[in-house]
Amino acid sequence: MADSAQAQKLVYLVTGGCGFLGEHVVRMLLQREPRLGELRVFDRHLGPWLEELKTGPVRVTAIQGDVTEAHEVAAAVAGAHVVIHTAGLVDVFGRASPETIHEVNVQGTRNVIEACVQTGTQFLVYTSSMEVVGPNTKGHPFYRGNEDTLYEAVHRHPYPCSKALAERLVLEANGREVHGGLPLVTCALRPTGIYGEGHQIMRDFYRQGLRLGGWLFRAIPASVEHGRVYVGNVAWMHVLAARELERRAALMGGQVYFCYDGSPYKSYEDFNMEFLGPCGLQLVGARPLLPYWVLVFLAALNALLQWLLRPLVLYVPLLNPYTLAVASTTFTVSTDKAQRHFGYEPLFSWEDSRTRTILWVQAAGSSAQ
Ligand SMILES: NC(=O)C1=CN([C@@H]2O[C@H](COP(=O)(O)OP(=O)(O)OC[C@H]3O[C@@H](n4cnc5c(N)ncnc54)[C@H](O)[C@@H]3O)[C@@H](O)[C@H]2O)C=CC1
Ligand SMILES: C[C@H](CCCC(C)(C)O)[C@H]1CC[C@H]2[C@@H]3[C@H](O)CC4=CC(=O)CC[C@]4(C)[C@H]3CC[C@]12C
Repeated sequence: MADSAQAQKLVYLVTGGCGFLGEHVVRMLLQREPRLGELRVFDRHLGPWLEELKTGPVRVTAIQGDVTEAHEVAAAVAGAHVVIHTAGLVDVFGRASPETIHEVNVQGTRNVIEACVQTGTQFLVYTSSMEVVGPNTKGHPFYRGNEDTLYEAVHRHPYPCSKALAERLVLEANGREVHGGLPLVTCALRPTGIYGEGHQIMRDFYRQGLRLGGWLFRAIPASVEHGRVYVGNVAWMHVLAARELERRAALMGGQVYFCYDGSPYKSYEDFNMEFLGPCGLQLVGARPLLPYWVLVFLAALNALLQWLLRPLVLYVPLLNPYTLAVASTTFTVSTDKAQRHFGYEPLFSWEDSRTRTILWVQAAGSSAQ
């Protein structure tokens, strides 16, 4: 990636490239990265949509693999200039065991770092999460915070614990010498709750609302603000960070950036209604219909049932003590660090993000996908 080789075409690897965010990163790279020569898409489950991308001018290589298998990761990374590591096990519902979450999110990330070091790949962008910071177990609000805001980040749940450990590995790896003698340059991007085309929880809420005759029932007070960011802007931020890591290595190396855009600050449910409302659903109640202690009780009951039923059946309700804590604790970011460090501006306005999401919810809700 030297200046003398302006015309050099670059090889990018996207791990988790067939996931919700990963697919947007892959498509964004193809649309917006002029130096892209080859795009490797690494995922445990490859999407059929990749086939259509193979007919374009950029070579797209689909690699079915597991980030927990060091040799598979090393083979995929070899010869890549840049790695965008978004693969992860996103599970706050108790589907997977804590050990599996740790294995994929922490050991998987370790494997990616080691592969970069062994094969000489110099640039690594990691998809971290707001969950690395909070909400913490004490339910402290994080109100319009930025990357420097002091906050007591204390976690017990396996998902935020694993993301925090993995992020630390990535940041500590910055500056390590890779094969060939150059330094590894890393950074971590921390999205808040991502929404947009492909957001399965949004689709599930829509279908649930349709089943209930068009009604959803407020569970969380409207005053609790929850940070949200549009998937297209998160993808754009990854592409831009990956592009600028070389030129601004000294500034960006070892840094974390919250992902942000112009999406409004609202409660989780009121925000969802920005899309579900135009699709015909209504949120019942200006205040939560059930007192908070009832929700706490139901969440605990769900956790108990999940544990009791585990030998027989996997019971995975949306409501559990952790999701209730996240949904009912204010967590919003207000920062311009990505703009200052690498010139990030959201690619999609709030109006565009909203329209695109509504169109997707309408299509996804009525189809059987
Ligand atoms: N969805 C959200 O609101 C947020 C997500 N994130 C992070 O963004 C990243 C992407 O998340 P989503 O797209 O929402 O999740 P997703 O589940 O849609 O995508 C994750 C992808 O990783 C792949 N994957 C999982 N385990 C793998 C393994 N062992 N080897 C190879 N590939 C594997 C999956 O097959 C999937 O395609 C994750 O690292 C997550 O922690 C961060 C903040 C918010
Ligand atoms: C499922 C929750 C909403 C249901 C609450 C109920 C049952 C009371 O109506 C979701 C509320 C907040 C979500 C999380 C948040 O957006 C932050 C996240 C970041 C990540 O890195 C992964 C996903 C998630 C943990 C996200 C998961 C769903 C919620 C808990």
